[in-house]
Amino acid sequence: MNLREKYNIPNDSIITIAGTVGVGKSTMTTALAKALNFKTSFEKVDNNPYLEKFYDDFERWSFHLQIYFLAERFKEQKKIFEYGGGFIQDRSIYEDTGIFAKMHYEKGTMTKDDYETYRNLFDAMVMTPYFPHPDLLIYLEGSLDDILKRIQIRGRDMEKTTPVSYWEEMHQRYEDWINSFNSCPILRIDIADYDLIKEEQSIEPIISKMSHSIQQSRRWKTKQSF
Ligand SMILES: Nc1ncnc2c1ncn2[C@@H]1O[C@H](COP(=O)(O)OP(=O)(O)O)[C@@H](O)[C@H]1O
Ligand SMILES: Nc1ncnc2c1ncn2[C@H]1C[C@H](O)[C@@H](COP(=O)(O)O)O1
Repeated sequence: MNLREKYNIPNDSIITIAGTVGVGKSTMTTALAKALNFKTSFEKVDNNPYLEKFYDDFERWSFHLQIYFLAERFKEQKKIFEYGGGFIQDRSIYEDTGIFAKMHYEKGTMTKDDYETYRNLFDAMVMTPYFPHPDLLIYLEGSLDDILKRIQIRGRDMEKTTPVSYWEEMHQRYEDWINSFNSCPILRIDIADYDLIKEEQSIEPIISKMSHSIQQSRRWKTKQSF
């Protein structure tokens, strides 16, 4: 019996992994997809035409980058919808607007007009049938120090040379954001409690917790539909 069957995870589930840059979302996405035999949806970092330019000059490129990510996520969302679920998604669409676009607008590196245009487009896209809420959002959290170390180890130059104050601001915003997030069920996981790199089996207790949250959320959805 595989882990998906053992823990009764519905094979049409949509599970999204959220958390700040470098916390371990891609690593978790890969490990969960392998363990559950699910498909993956990754965000577009390699061959992203705006990302490096953005880190060089936030003001000039923040709007372009948000539009690019939104278009990419919309294509991914459509794919997930057309397959009928069974996906682990690296980063939720909620973070684009709730963290990144908002932060750049509030810090003055995105204009009010650009922010409003982006928000209007985002709202229009989210209202389409391609955006079912995920069954579960797994939120990865950890200390700023551990996350900064991971950013350094991963070694993307554009991130390594970005001032620590940027990551600090983002870390705080993530904490505030998750504390008021209510668009779908959440499972919070502390990165100090597992190590998927050294111990592949540490995925199993995470799947067990996921199972509990997904069963609860499905029961709640069924009740609402009566
Ligand atoms: N459980 C872990 N223990 C130690 N290092 C980790 C763990 N998970 C991820 N990493 C490392 O941290 C860095 C960032 O991980 P990644 O999955 O790319 O983060 P994200 O997708 O959230 O930006 C990578 O170098 C990765 O190998
Ligand atoms: N919506 C976004 N705005 C700005 N930057 C973003 C957005 N989504 C992702 N990013 C950046 C942050 C990182 O440098 C890379 C990839 O993110 P990661 O958390 O490492 O998967 O893209």
